[in-house]
Amino acid sequence: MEITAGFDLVPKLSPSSEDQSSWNTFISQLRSRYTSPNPQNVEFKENYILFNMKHGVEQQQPACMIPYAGHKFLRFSCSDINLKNDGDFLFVLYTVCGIAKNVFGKRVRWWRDDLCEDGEGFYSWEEVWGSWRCYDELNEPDPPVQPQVPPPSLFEIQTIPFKGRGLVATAYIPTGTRILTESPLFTIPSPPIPSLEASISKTLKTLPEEKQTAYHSLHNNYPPDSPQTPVLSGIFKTNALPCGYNSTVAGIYPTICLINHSCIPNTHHNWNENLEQETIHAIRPIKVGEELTISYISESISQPRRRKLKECFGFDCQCQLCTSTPKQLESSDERRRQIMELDGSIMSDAGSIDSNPIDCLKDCKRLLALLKQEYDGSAVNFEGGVYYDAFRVCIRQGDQARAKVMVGRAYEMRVLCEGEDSESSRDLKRLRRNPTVHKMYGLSMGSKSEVGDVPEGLEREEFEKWLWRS
Ligand SMILES: C[S@@+](CC[C@H](N)C(=O)[O-])C[C@H]1O[C@@H](n2cnc3c(N)ncnc32)[C@H](O)[C@@H]1O
Repeated sequence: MEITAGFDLVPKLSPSSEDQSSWNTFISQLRSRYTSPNPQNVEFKENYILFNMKHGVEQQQPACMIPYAGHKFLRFSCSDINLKNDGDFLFVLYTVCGIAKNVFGKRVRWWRDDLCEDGEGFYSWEEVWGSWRCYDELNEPDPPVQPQVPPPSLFEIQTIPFKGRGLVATAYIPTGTRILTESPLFTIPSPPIPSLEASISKTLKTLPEEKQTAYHSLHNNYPPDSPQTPVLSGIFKTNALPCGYNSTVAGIYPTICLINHSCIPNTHHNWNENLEQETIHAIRPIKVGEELTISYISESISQPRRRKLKECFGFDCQCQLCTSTPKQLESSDERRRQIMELDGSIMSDAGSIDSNPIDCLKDCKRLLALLKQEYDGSAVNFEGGVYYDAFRVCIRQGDQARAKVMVGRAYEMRVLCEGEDSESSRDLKRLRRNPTVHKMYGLSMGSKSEVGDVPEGLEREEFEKWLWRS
């Protein structure tokens, strides 16, 4: 059996002197490891180190190179490794990867194409070939380090009636725009630990003064003399956002924590593991002067939702939905009741998707229609999840054609909410490339089709009929 394996560096290095200095450490450790005697036949060329193993077949270039300019590097890999005969190549890959891990820690992502979990690495081969090509620009000086000019801001801080400060759009923001990325001032385990106050105090002392000031400038929704919730804990509880879905760690951000809640938000917040930053994306077009909002809680009907916001966050929600007329609120509650019911039935169907795939797909279609009505076009996050459920129904049946379309839509929606560089966008992209790598592929083969069976040239309506047919 022949495999391709290697490692990617995520995120890639910038041309900054700090990043290049870490890269120089890596290069000098490689030099010490691979100077003569040199059993692996490693050559130190003018601009890169060449490991004479195998050659990248597709682009006719040696794949196993490490450039001296760190910002050019995306991947070190070797293709067509015969597991029986090419043990030496694999050993070199492991060794170089181990040295890289010493310097760059979890930025280094090891992968093997025969193992589904880590698939074919983080970057696409097009991106990687592009990076390899620029190793050959031998005597070209490195690009000058650009001063960090922040892009023009898409928002400003304003006072919002009944909500304190908030962020307001200063330009038209199209759907999918990455409005903001921000590193946490600090992170702390969540739910809060008993010694929260002491723990925050200790953490703050390790931070530079401007970060401490930024923390103290955040809103505290608890009375400042509250014995149960002293000031530092009050600020934390008012502002902390979990670092990822179901994460036990929460972060505090100087700007993102100024974004108010809405039960129909126009942006999506996400912890991007690769950037180690929180991102904010527009999930519908946002007009100049509109407030940017996120959702602090998972969706539900008005009464429990408002109770939860009051109990957990201490405020009476003044969002567009909560301040709408009783009639509008009632209609919204009715739709949300149906949404939760359908969602629950699809989820509980997970074990029996196989026994009732037709009903499951019908539920998905109905759920998409309800989400459109309720969220006024800003439900891409939920819709993406529904398309992913529909994908699982199809791929379980061996129906690759419909599965590919479903996962393609799930991917596009995830990119709108999180960008291409989020972990789940990458996972979905991999599934879109080859739906059969999903662990549920073909568990029943009740509706087998090939990827090439996706019909071409159909009008939108006809295509949807094909996609959702029973
Ligand atoms: C994370 S802070 C948001 C920024 C805050 N408005 C400020 O002035 O710094 C959360 C606090 O903002 C206010 N807030 C956020 N969303 C709100 C909403 N939908 N209705 C009323 N108040 C809200 C509440 O006081 C809440 O405790």
